[in-house]
Amino acid sequence: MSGQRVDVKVVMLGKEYVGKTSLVERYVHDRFLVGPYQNTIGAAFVAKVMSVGDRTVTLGIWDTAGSERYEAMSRIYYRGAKAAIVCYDLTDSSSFERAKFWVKELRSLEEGCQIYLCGTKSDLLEEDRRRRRVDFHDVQDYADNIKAQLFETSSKTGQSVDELFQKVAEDYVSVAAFQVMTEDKGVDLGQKPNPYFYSCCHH
Ligand SMILES: Nc1nc2c(ncn2[C@@H]2O[C@H](COP(=O)(O)OP(=O)(O)OP(=O)(O)O)[C@@H](O)[C@H]2O)c(=O)[nH]1
Repeated sequence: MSGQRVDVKVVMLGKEYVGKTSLVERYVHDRFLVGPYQNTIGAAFVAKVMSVGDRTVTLGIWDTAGSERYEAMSRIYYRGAKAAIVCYDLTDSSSFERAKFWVKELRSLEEGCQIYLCGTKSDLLEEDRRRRRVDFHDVQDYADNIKAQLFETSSKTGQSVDELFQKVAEDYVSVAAFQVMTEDKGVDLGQKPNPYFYSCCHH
């Protein structure tokens, strides 16, 4: 990894035990680790090279520790992030409250960071619908309000995990293309399709 250029800094945020590390494991190594839960200490970094059309994009993913003990540290890791995957566990309503806490912080302190809401462990709902504690439509309304995108994933089955990270990379590529366009042709930023495009120009 040394010397590798990272195009997009991505930070994983969310309450402990929601499954941030498992999402990264599924995406980067296509595996789901079973065995005793091991909480992340501090943060972990991994890079993944991927394709968007004919472009190669390197995602640099920071997997933060969800425990409130490490809250101050997580703040260090989201600085300058272009994308934040804010996770909550679909079977735990308190984890969604914690997700909202991170969204609030990002919106006030990291304007240029695009937010992706991720409801995790969807396989548990396949087994028993009654386990759902966070309503899809409520979160969709919330996501629309904060101009975030919403995914429901399972790291166990792999459901929607690739799609989530692919979308992060695709959005980066379209923002970069928009930046080139505005720099080359002097496009009026007042016509920007999305405020994220504007704020990203400052990174
Ligand atoms: N059934 C199911 N279990 C999951 C899924 N994702 C994670 N888990 C389980 O949930 C527990 C916590 O997962 P982690 O990925 O370690 O959670 P984390 O958010 O990284 O936790 P911290 O490091 O403490 O912040 C583990 O026991 C995982 O096996 C999933 O998609 N489905």
